[in-house]
Amino acid sequence: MTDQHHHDGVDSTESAPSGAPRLSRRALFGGGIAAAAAGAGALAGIGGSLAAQAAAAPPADEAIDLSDSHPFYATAAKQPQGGIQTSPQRYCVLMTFDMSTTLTTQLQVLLARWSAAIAQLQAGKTVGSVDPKAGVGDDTGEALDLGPASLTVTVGLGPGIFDQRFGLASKKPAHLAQIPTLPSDNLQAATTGGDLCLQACADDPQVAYHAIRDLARMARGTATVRWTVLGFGRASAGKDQTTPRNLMGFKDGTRNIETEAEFEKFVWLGDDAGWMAGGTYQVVRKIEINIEIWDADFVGDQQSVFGRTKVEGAPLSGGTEHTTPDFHAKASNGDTKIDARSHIALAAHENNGGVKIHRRPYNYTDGLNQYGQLDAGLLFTAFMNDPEHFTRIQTKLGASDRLNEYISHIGSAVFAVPPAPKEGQYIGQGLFS
Ligand SMILES: C=CC1=C(C)c2cc3[nH]c(cc4nc(cc5[nH]c(cc1n2)c(C)c5CCC(=O)O)C(CCC(=O)O)=C4C)c(C)c3C=C
Ligand SMILES: [Fe+2]
Repeated sequence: MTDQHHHDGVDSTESAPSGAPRLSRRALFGGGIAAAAAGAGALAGIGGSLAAQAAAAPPADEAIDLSDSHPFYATAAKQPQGGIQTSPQRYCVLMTFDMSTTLTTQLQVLLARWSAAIAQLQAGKTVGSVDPKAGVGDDTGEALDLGPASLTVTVGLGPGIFDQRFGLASKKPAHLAQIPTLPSDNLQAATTGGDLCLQACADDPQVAYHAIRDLARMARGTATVRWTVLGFGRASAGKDQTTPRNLMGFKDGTRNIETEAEFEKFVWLGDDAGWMAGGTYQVVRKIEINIEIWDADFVGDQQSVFGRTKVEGAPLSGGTEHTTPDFHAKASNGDTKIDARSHIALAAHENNGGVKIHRRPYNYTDGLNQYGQLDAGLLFTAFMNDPEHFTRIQTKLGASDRLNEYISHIGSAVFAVPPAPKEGQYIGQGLFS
């Protein structure tokens, strides 16, 4: 953020395109009624409307069909679970759990029961009956009339599953380890860690919530809830999706892993991973965004923080949204057109030894914080074949990213995500054989 945003009221040195005096945000939104009235009057004089940027019609790929469903069971060995390469649905509920038992068989039974239940839920069915004669319902019922809504539930196993408690240390996935404390971390115990993770994504928020609620009920006596986040508005794009925007107003997901070849190279685990072949690792970060402070910054400065334009999403080195950024291109003053401390310059694979991760984040809001400010941010989730790739990128971002002035990493967790089971089997079954 620069000190540019300290201007007051009408800025007499700049003109709107029509030649009328240009009004700063403070005059319109923060400078009192008189200034705002003067602003409104001036704008009325130049066209009578505050709507400078036309709202585009939603892209065709935004049309959703709530009767769509994703199969849960694999039809071949080493097939990944849903919710990773799956085109991001509109909503996501993520919940992590701590094991409350040391009985390995109970872990096994929970994974088996979850698998059978997720297969039902993804098909748009209930988990067991909702029957007045049967007493307490197996299913909680709130998704009875809603359809599958493209639900996927992705199950992850945290490092704790492989500690001394369950006798599974010899089966520990090679790269599964707690993420070390990284620069700028502000992690809170209440939003960090977990032995198990469920990520439910769907095009209807109630379908995603219902899945997590039913599955959490099934865990009672075996695992307790550790933390949860409700995500909305996907902040990444799948193969045929238009790039969406995050809460900072920027297109997010432009340069994400997309092709099969990239998934093979950077996401899926190969045969050498044994029972995890076809699986991957998931890193989750809960990242708070100081939205009010961000909103007070000049758009030009916001652009240089990310290294991209706000409306088009083009790299500041030129071109359009999908033009490859040129991190060496210089402006006439000799500075690189993309700031070396911008988010994309620090995160790009060109500047991180070639590593890429598959990002699949969602926006979240927790209402208001204790100061009455918007409590919101990014539920950052990413999939990769080695969590060290995340650590490598975040070590640089945490140390130098200009975005750090506006964000704070308050939660963190890492999970091994086994491949999808074949029908009749369950997630993580290879662990117990
Ligand atoms: C450690 C990994 C990353 C974290 C944490 C992260 C947080 C974060 N990102 C945005 C918004 C954007 N990120 C963009 C690009 C981008 N981000 C990462 C990694 C992390 N981001 C990567 C690898 C990249 C791609 C860089 C490149 O190759 O150019 C963008 C630009 C558009 C895009 O390509 O997706 C935006 C916007 C926020 C708001 C955020 C935390 C709150
Ligand atoms: Fe990013």
